[in-house]
Amino acid sequence: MSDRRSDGRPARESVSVLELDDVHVRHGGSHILQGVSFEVPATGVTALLGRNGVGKTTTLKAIIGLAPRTGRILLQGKEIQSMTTSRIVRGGIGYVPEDREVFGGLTVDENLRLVDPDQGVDAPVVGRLFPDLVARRGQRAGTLSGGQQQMVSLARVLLRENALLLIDEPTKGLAPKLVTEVADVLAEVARTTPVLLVEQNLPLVRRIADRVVVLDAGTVVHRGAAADLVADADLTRELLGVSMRREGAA
Ligand SMILES: Nc1ncnc2c1ncn2[C@@H]1O[C@H](COP(=O)(O)OP(=O)(O)OP(=O)(O)O)[C@@H](O)[C@H]1O
Repeated sequence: MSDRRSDGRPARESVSVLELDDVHVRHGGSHILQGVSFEVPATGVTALLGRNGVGKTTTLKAIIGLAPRTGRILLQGKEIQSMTTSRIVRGGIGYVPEDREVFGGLTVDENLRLVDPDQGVDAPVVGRLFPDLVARRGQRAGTLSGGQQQMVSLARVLLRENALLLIDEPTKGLAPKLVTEVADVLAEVARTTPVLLVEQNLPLVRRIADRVVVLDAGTVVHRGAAADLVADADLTRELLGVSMRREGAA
């Protein structure tokens, strides 16, 4: 494992909002997370990277209580590994799952009012970050594009005060223009709320992530500055099996 920063200092640059200590997840006979330990600093974007199937989504699910886990998970210094998902959410973690989970039969506004009955689409944060959703307030969410559904899913978690956001592959399957729009929103959100982001798009990681944690086969194999990893073609190929030159723009 390596902690690379261009200035040679360790990658822990601020107080952590989240800490995982020797977290294991087993599903049936499969040992999926095999002692995952890392910290998420209280500012900016931490990208959780790795090849397909290494346990990135499972790590987010373990944090939010949707996968059976052992080990210690601390949110702002408080142990949460035994809490239910609803308590963890109330405790300040917002989760945007990979499949977005919008209610297709409900309008945009109705989807948001499930979280904030008083304001829904009229909440200031929605007007500021998602003007397109305000314009589409009466449209059924099931008829929105993938990018617009991603915005609904993001807007929904932002209606609460969050100490930390977990966001799973928000740009998966989106056209390049929408990838850029989602990246812009994430960059804006991360100015006020730390984000743990699972993302395969390396140009996007380079643009908005401050640091990376790389998983392989259920363990952490690299931690460090995002810029250092993305600038190192050999390391990205070794850890992620991709070359930056083949990736699309964010
Ligand atoms: N509920 C489950 N039961 C059994 N195996 C599971 C379950 N959930 C995930 N797995 C397995 O755990 C491994 C890790 O899955 P996970 O979705 O966390 O990987 P990932 O790194 O997010 O992959 P991807 O990039 O493809 O989304 C995979 O082999 C997957 O098949």
